[in-house]
Amino acid sequence: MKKYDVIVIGSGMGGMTIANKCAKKGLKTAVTDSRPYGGTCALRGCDPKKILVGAAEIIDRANKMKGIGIQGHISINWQDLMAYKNELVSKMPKNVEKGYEKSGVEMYHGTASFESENTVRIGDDLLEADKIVIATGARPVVLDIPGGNLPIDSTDFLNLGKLPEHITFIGGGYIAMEFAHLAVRAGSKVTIFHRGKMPLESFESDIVKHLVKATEELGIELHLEWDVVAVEKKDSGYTVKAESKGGEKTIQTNLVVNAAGRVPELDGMNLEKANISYGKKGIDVNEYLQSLTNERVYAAGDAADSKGLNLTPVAVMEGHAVATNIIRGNSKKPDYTEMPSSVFTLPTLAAVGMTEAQAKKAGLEYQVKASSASSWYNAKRINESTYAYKIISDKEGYILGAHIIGPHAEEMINLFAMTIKAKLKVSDIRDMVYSYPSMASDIGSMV
Ligand SMILES: Cc1cc2nc3c(=O)[nH]c(=O)nc-3n(C[C@H](O)[C@H](O)[C@H](O)COP(=O)(O)OP(=O)(O)OC[C@H]3O[C@@H](n4cnc5c(N)ncnc54)[C@H](O)[C@@H]3O)c2cc1C
Ligand SMILES: NC(=O)c1ccc[n+]([C@@H]2O[C@H](COP(=O)([O-])OP(=O)(O)OC[C@H]3O[C@@H](n4cnc5c(N)ncnc54)[C@H](O)[C@@H]3O)[C@@H](O)[C@H]2O)c1
Repeated sequence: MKKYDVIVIGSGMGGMTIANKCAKKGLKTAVTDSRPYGGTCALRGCDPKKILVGAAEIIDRANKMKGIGIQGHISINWQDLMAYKNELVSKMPKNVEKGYEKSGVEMYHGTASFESENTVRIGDDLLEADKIVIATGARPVVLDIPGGNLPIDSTDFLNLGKLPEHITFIGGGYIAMEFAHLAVRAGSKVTIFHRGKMPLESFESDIVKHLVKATEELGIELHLEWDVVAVEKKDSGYTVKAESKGGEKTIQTNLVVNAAGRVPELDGMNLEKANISYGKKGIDVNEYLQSLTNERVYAAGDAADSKGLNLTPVAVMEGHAVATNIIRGNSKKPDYTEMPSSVFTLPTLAAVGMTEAQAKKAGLEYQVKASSASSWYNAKRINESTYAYKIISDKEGYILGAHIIGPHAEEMINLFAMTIKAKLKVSDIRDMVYSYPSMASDIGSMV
């Protein structure tokens, strides 16, 4: 039996932060991962996706300027783009290992499961620790429908050697919307079936409306309030059957993608043996991210049922909090006040803070400033027809929520997040001098 101060299960952004921080403080720390080190974001999520989206941006910009200064045809060479993406992504696991080596973290490769409240098995190794961290992230939900095993998942999509002619996405959340916008720019035809009234239901619906319009204008078939109920293999492709209140629909497609949500990856961990309670949203934790039922155990990132969104910067923030609580005792509560989130469609949709519905539900007195900004110079100069905002502030002038769709919304939203964090008022950011011409220079007019 090997003894450690800390064992971290999962080497994504959450786990990595904890393992390195604890080891640097002199704690004897071990880390394990069942897959190569790096986690979802770096190997099969945000980072590889954004490389592909980067290419789609060029197509989008060129298409919008066609006939007004840009001529000729450009297209994505999927194989070359994938090769470039693979080259960048493949460096990650080694870089993570180097980081662990430097910090003095002992590395294991394998699936961890609990043997008791303070012991963990990784293959033939049995490890004991004072503190054990579950940072195992999330995996795609299992589709409980006939043929539910036939669709590929987001990881497979990001490794496709060839983009098929027609792709169907099940679900209308982040993954379906982002990948659909990318696939269309790369030359595929796309259908989305989403069971909700609107895609991206956690976002401000007034802003999502603009994305729905832009999505449909791209030729993406967006079927809302349609539930996929079966998938069948047919010749070289698939048949997808969907149902709505009005009836049923069957389509033929070359590829089906499961974009129906992600759930905490806790399978086979024997959490019961370690007296660790959990639910559908992950490990039950207190405000210090400590297990409610086993005080030796902490959880962070997508695997923890915390107040945090399942996003990379939140996993990192929770990782820092867990590391501090292990090193100094429970003293650090993650601050979830501002969690900016961007959907990397083209145009990008981004949000921070409350939607109007949330402000209303919380009984707050608030005011709203919302408009399309497609006639503003920043949209006109690049011939972008989708640009809109909705800013919600309280009666004292503090921003409760900001919602933007348009060019570089993913950058703009960070300024609003900073405004909330720094407790600046609307009047402060309205009166600021911004560099010009820049997207941020529109902020004064938005608030
Ligand atoms: C396609 C896609 C795109 C995304 N894009 C964005 C984005 O643009 N921006 C953003 O903020 N977020 C994005 N996300 C979400 C983001 O990737 C996650 O929120 C983040 O990676 C969570 O980090 P984590 O450390 O909690 O878990 P992960 O990074 O998932 O790491 C968990 C690790 O634990 C390992 N593991 C699991 N079980 C075991 C076990 N029993 N034993 C050992 N190891 C185990 C896994 O192999 C994995 O490497 C995206 C997600 C996906 C799927
Ligand atoms: N840009 C980003 O930050 C980013 C990008 C990708 C993923 N992510 C993370 O990954 C998570 C998972 O993303 P996702 O897009 O898979 O899930 P999601 O939860 O965002 O959306 C999935 C949607 O699919 C619908 N659905 C489920 N089953 C269906 C069916 N049979 N037919 C029709 N619709 C169905 C659900 O109602 C749900 O609204 C996100 O919640 C987020 O945490 C983040």
